[in-house]
Amino acid sequence: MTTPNEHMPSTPDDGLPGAAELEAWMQLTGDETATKRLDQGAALVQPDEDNALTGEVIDAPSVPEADAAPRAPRVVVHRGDHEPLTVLPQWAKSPEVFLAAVQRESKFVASWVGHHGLRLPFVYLPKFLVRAGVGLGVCVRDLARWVTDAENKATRAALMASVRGTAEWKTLRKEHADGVRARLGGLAAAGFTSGVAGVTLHTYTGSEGLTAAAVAVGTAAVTAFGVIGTKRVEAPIVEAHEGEVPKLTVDVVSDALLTLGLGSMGEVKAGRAENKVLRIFPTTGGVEIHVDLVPGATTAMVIERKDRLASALRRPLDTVWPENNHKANPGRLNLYIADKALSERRDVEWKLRNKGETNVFEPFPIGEDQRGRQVSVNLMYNNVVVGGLPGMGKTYLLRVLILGAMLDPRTELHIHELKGTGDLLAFKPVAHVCQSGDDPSDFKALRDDLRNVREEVRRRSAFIRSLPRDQVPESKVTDELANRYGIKPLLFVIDESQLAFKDPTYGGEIADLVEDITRLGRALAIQLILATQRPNKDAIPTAISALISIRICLRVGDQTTNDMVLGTSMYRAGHRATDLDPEAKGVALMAGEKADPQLVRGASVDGAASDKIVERSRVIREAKGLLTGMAAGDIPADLDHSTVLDHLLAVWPENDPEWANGKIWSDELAARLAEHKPTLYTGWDAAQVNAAAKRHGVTAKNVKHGTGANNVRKGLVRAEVVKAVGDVIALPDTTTEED
Ligand SMILES: Nc1ncnc2c1ncn2[C@@H]1O[C@H](COP(=O)(O)OP(=O)(O)OP(=O)(O)O)[C@@H](O)[C@H]1O
Repeated sequence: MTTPNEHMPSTPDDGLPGAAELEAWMQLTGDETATKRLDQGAALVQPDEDNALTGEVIDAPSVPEADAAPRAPRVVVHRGDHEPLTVLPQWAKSPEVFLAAVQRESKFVASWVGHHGLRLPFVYLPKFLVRAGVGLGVCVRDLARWVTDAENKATRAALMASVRGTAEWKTLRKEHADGVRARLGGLAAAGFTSGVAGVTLHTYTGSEGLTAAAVAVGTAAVTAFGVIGTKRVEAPIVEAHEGEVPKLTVDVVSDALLTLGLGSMGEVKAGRAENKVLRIFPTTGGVEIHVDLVPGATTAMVIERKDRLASALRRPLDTVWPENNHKANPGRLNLYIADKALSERRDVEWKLRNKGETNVFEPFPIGEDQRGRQVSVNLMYNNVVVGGLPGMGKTYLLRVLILGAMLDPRTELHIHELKGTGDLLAFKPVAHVCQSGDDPSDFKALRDDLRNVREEVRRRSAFIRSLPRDQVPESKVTDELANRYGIKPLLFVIDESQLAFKDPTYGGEIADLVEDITRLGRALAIQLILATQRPNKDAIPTAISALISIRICLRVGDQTTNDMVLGTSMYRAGHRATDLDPEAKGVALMAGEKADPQLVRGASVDGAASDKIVERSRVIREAKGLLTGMAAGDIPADLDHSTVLDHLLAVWPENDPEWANGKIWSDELAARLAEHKPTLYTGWDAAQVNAAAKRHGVTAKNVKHGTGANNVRKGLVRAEVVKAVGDVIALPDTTTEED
């Protein structure tokens, strides 16, 4: 026969605490509720009479979760095989973190001392003295009430009324008068004693001693009256500073997490479950907090309620960053509180701005996250969508993505910017195709280019199929295969893709081609980036959207758009590009690179900087013979009919007043061309102009201009250029389609 309560005190192997252990635990922690819980537990496992009689072994009824007694902590097992304990704190290992923490604290202390030091004599002290006056008044009033026994006035009056005209009335009256006299006597005695003490002090220490004592007593009295007065006035003397935030202590963090209503509130209120703050420590640009959330709560729940957490911590939304710790458990919260909001920080410098190449088969940096950690992206085998409201930094982000891919000299760039502002024309010197515009001819050019790339997809997949299986085990173009067989990684960019897909003439075919390329090109080193201001169904058709793996969302206006770019239910899960600060340009959420969406502050590369990087890449590509398409001067007839001759005529009026006879030195022409089309001609000299003209049958001549020693130089004759242009136009159109 088994009676569970008999075994309660000593069940060493059941994994639950015995009564003795619980008792000891209770004493250790002072947790009185443990006894109650022990009793409740015992009551719950009282033997059932009937069962006891039949001698059946019965399971103890399960204790309701809310009433379960806490387990006494026995042995804490460390998952040493997974994550070793840190020996030194981060600030001790990183001078950067240490200095930042010291700087942060000293800056705060200095500003605090300055702020309050200035206000102490001019604001706080006068306020305190006024309150001391209030305190004095309160004390005098209370003293008078004490002396006259005002507290009991009503009772006394009632009593005396009831005995009016009797001897008792006289006795009561006398008692009251005696009491008042005695209290007045006490006061007089206290005054007298003070006087005697003053005289004594004066006798022994002279007037200086008396003055010092009077000052000390006066100060103490003013302080005491001030404190009393302050208690009567609700407004604090030191007004809270608007920028002040509560210091991140264990209590502040626990209280803030409590407001999120995680886990069972019953358990939390009863003190049986808590958000356990494990560590609070300074880190780069802020403070890091590790928390084990209440049992059953997950970090995802905190991310979802990020706005409430920021409110509870009294901090701007974009300084509060809850994250998962995948190495620990879903309830381990890594909370980063940044010192500065994203919009207040310096621009992010691009690591590859001044030097370096990339390998497009590996990740390359595009910016930083909220903690200043580098954020990289791996374009290979991925397609990308970039979406966001106008003016939030889409072009900048797109530019960095293209620049990163471009710095692998093998990458063939096909860039179609359909807004027509020429934002991406800077890539022309290195791009196979680079065009800007929203005319029907631009959409046709896009369609034609997509057709070519679709053809390339077919060619590559046939080639891959023809290779022995052991060379392409994953049926993919790898870095090694690309090098061995000269297969170029290809990046196809469509900026303002919504315009292409909704074009009545070409939109349908463009969508089909993009879908094919997105689906099949990925493994064949053909990547696609779509960028749009309004990422709805028109901007990116659903069939294409489903094939996109990297999703970058700058600030957007609503939940639907947020989920269109980042993926279904991202908004509900707390990944909200709607909450990004409109002042923080180039800040986006990026899904697809890591398990959770991450924040990225795109590197700031403006037009001028990007021109220099493009130039760097062009030099490398030229040296390696990797310039193709437009960059090599092979401008497809269907994309751009103009040649260097057209450009020459554009900068060379028929009757140039400074240059008679229709002849100009080539170095003058080089300067004019660079001004007219900087992306194509910046840095050109006379020899390059002559060589380019020669390809079209125009040979440089000796041209005399002005007087002096060096007045004869190589130059061109306008009439020859005009004739050659006529010849070029007469060439047959290579376009096969009539659209
Ligand atoms: N990563 C960044 N760092 C610093 N400033 C940036 C960044 N990205 C954008 N900006 C600033 O924001 C401005 C607008 O950026 P951008 O031109 O990329 O916006 P956009 O989204 O492309 O706008 P639109 O769609 O109207 O062309 C830039 O001129 C620049 O001043």
